[in-house]
Amino acid sequence: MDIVYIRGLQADAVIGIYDFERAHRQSLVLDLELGTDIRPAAAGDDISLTLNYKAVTETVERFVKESDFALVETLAQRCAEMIMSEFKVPWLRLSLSKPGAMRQAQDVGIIIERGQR
Ligand SMILES: Nc1nc2c(c(=O)[nH]1)N=C([C@H](O)[C@@H](O)CO)CN2
Repeated sequence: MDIVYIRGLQADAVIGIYDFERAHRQSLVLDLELGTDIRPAAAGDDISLTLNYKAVTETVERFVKESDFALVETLAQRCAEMIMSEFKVPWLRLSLSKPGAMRQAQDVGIIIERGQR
């Protein structure tokens, strides 16, 4: 399986388990690895035959910005479901970071893998 990837996708959202977190938007960063077969696109040199990372990036950015959840787990799971269904992706790995969440740590977050390779 080949992979189309998107690294360091930044978007802000209302997210958090505490009341003070829900009063403002927080920065989130996503890394995505999306399973695909790049051979048809490479053979035809044709964008319509591959996973268009511009389309995925813009769709995910919009989805995250419009989201409002308590947990990063919920946002990660909903993002994964949306990407797999809208872009017909059979397998993905998604990392969701909340860099400002813990003063003691550079970064915290979650990594999930869904579907079949
Ligand atoms: N596994 C998780 N742990 C925590 C989360 C979360 O979403 N998943 N969230 C928080 C707070 O919202 C945090 O960002 C600030 O304390 C704590 N732990």
